[in-house]
Amino acid sequence: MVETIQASGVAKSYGAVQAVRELSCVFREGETIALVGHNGAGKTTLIKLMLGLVKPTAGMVRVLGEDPAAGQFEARRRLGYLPENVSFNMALTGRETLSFYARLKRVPVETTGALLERVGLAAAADRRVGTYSKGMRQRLGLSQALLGQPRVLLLDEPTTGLDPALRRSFYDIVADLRAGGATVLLSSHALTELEGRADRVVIVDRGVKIADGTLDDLRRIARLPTRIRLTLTGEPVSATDDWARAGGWRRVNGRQLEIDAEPGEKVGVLRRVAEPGAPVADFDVMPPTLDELYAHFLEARERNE
Ligand SMILES: Nc1ncnc2c1ncn2[C@@H]1O[C@H](COP(=O)(O)OP(=O)(O)OP(=O)(O)O)[C@@H](O)[C@H]1O
Repeated sequence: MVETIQASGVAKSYGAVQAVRELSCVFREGETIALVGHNGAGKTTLIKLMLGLVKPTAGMVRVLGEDPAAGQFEARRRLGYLPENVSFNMALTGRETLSFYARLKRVPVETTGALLERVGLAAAADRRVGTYSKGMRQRLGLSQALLGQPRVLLLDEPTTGLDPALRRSFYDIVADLRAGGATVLLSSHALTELEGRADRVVIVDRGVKIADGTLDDLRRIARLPTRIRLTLTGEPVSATDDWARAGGWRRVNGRQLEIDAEPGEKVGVLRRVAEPGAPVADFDVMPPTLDELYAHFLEARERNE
């Protein structure tokens, strides 16, 4: 797969604050990457380095083969950016706003109608942005980022302010972009919704990349236990007590038991669950969530400091 973004030992300091430290990564066509980290971890700074809005203090960044901080950054036209806080001229309509950005980006203004349709703003296109809800403004921001069929999309907290239905339609758009070969970098705090939607997760903490991989990679590295939850057959609690105790299960309620199985124990636990005579009506296997992995990697870094 073609590499679209390369960062090598990139650093950015604001005075004494080291916002990004010696960070290296390579992103490719068709990849959707979640960039996660606490407030102030350096996510926005990293995005700004990729946009050429700030210059690295050390190291290098290449986007679509070019240096974004160089004066002539032609690749900018193939780059879409949704800032964390979108602000528009409230007196313009949605259509006028998008046409303005289209001219700035030298994209045919005729393409804006289809984009407004795509983000669900066609009916409100001729209303002033001042009358838009937060979610509508966010969608207008997204349509602006989608101008000119970008090869790389940098989206800073894109789903903030969107209700669950709009979030879903946002991720449908992201899936289309990925299918079309775009690289999509999403910075977000909404870890739960990123599961199954991002191909890869990059965790940053105080400017340092502390984890980078698919969710499965991170699970393998973290070796966190998998939670297995059983629903018991309708027998009296006392009848299942011995079985539960022998297997190390804890009781969640009268009908359910739970265990945190280490990676090496999982298969053995499930074998016992499936044994003839086991008082089990149903079971759920819950691998560590991105939330749990995130906490794990941050704690591991704290411990090693
Ligand atoms: N223009 C600036 N001048 C001085 N310090 C800055 C500037 N921009 C960012 N910083 C500092 O750099 C660090 C990283 O900030 P950044 O905005 O990149 O974090 P973030 O991960 O995007 O945070 P959030 O999740 O809150 O948006 C913070 O300590 C921040 O205060």
